Amino acid sequence: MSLLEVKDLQVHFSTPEGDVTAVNNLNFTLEAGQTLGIVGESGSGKSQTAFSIMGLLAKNGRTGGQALFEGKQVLNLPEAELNKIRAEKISMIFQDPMTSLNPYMKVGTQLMEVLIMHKGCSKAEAFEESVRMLDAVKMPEARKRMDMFPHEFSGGMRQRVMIAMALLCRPKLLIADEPTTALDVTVQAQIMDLLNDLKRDFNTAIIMITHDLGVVAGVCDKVMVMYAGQTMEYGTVDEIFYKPTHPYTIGLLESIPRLDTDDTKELPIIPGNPPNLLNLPTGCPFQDRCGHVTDSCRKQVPNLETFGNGRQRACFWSHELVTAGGAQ
Ligand SMILES: Nc1ncnc2c1ncn2[C@@H]1O[C@H](COP(=O)(O)OP(=O)(O)OP(=O)(O)O)[C@@H](O)[C@H]1O
Repeated sequence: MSLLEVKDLQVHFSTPEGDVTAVNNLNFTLEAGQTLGIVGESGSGKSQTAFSIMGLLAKNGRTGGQALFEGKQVLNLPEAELNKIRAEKISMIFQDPMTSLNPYMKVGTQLMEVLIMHKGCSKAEAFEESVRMLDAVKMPEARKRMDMFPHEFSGGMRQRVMIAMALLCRPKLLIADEPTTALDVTVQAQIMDLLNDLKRDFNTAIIMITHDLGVVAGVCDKVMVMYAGQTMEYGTVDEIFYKPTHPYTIGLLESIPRLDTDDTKELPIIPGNPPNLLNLPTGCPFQDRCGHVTDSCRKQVPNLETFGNGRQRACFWSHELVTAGGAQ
């Protein structure tokens, strides 16, 4: 049994302008200790995928399909059951640590509260365990920091506190929604290294949500590329980076800065913008930005096909063209 098995996951929102399908038939599996990167531009449905699993959708949202965590459907669970799963089995961290931290409470008190509430620890045990966890996220002078307020920490250090808090109950799955986007590049790299270390030390599976394909290279085992709520391509990190088969993936890869290319040249960007979900074109949602568009793409949505060892792809463009044509 996989740790998480997502089958035909859909997220719909009712709006005054009509129904929005923010996530359309996603399928993926995640094993214990594995990392999945979900990548795509703003509005592609990455966060709503995570929110649906965490039971955090807005009131006008509804889900379809299944998200089986340790074999149990977690979509639409009652609030009490969700709270238990959220604290003890699946944790989430966000771009802005202050969404998880209370600005008026000392960091130590906030960490200890989690352990007292969910693990039944005594105050003394909770204190020592919180210090241990701050040490685990490489917080300098952890014991002293317990007595400080969130505003006394730098952005990167606050992010470490949030990661420590998320891992206190030793969840089996950590969902990280753009955890490094607001940080400068050096701190970003440190946080990514940290997540890699924690994954190894605690065997935590991670879903890493990011708009930056470059971020997933060093940490992910599998990658799902999303566009307009749909899977464009899904595969191992090596397949996605070295043998991309979808024009959107190739476009994203070409826009990543690389050390071995001429840095005086501007990086290509994918022209245009994602479509309005309320008014999707007939056919492939990526058609207006795709250099390989044909009549078929404008007439029908390409099926999401599974091939090889569970790889998925939704595109009419011939796969042979890619392997022969050189996008590496
Ligand atoms: N409550 C809501 N009502 C209607 N539409 C919504 C609602 N919440 C989200 N959406 C729509 O769902 C789509 C997917 O949003 P989502 O937050 O998953 O995007 P994302 O890929 O995570 O982008 P970002 O990186 O900007 O967060 C967006 O187009 C958004 O407008």
